[in-house]
Amino acid sequence: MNRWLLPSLHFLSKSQVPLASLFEGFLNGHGRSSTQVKQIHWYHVRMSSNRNSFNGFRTYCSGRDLAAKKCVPCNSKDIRAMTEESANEMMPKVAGWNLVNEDGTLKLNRSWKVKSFTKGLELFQLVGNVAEAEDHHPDLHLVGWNNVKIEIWTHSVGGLTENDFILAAKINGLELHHLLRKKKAAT
Ligand SMILES: C[C@H](O)[C@H](O)[C@H]1CNC2=NC(N)=NC(=O)C2=N1
Repeated sequence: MNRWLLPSLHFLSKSQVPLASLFEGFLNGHGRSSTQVKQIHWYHVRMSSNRNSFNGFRTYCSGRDLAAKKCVPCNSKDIRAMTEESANEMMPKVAGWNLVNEDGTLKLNRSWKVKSFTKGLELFQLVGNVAEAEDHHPDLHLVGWNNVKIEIWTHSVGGLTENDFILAAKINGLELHHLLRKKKAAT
């Protein structure tokens, strides 16, 4: 997200508008009118996950921005588990993932039904490549031959850190459709 564009947007109305889609539409040229963008409240823009703000104007960090980030070493001395409130604030950036509290340990998880056992292993390989590149690893489950579940948390702190959300966002960016069973049409 090019935050230098933001000061050129002068505005405010009293209405609250969904932000990320408008900004993304405007900034990546998908034809949103400048009027729509002018309805954006400066103070409704959420803190980006790198906690930068510009002129009091904060940039919204989408899942795509998160996926572009790099995990930090989990044995770094200043890495801390985040609160459940902070984790909930991050959830909109990792569509499809669930936030769970397992005996006091916060985790992210997501499940898929794959076409076959071998397609499940292929999915694990794609995810594993990302995990190795980030040196941040999920727990992989393949049960009943075609039910995949991935759990992510930072073991070194016994909870969730930004690393977990970065990994989840990167997994969301993988092309997995060819491995997944088609969802049954709602009857
Ligand atoms: C040094 C390196 O950061 C650690 O070994 C990494 C490896 N992958 C990891 N993955 C996860 N999920 N949690 C960790 O604490 C962790 N530690």
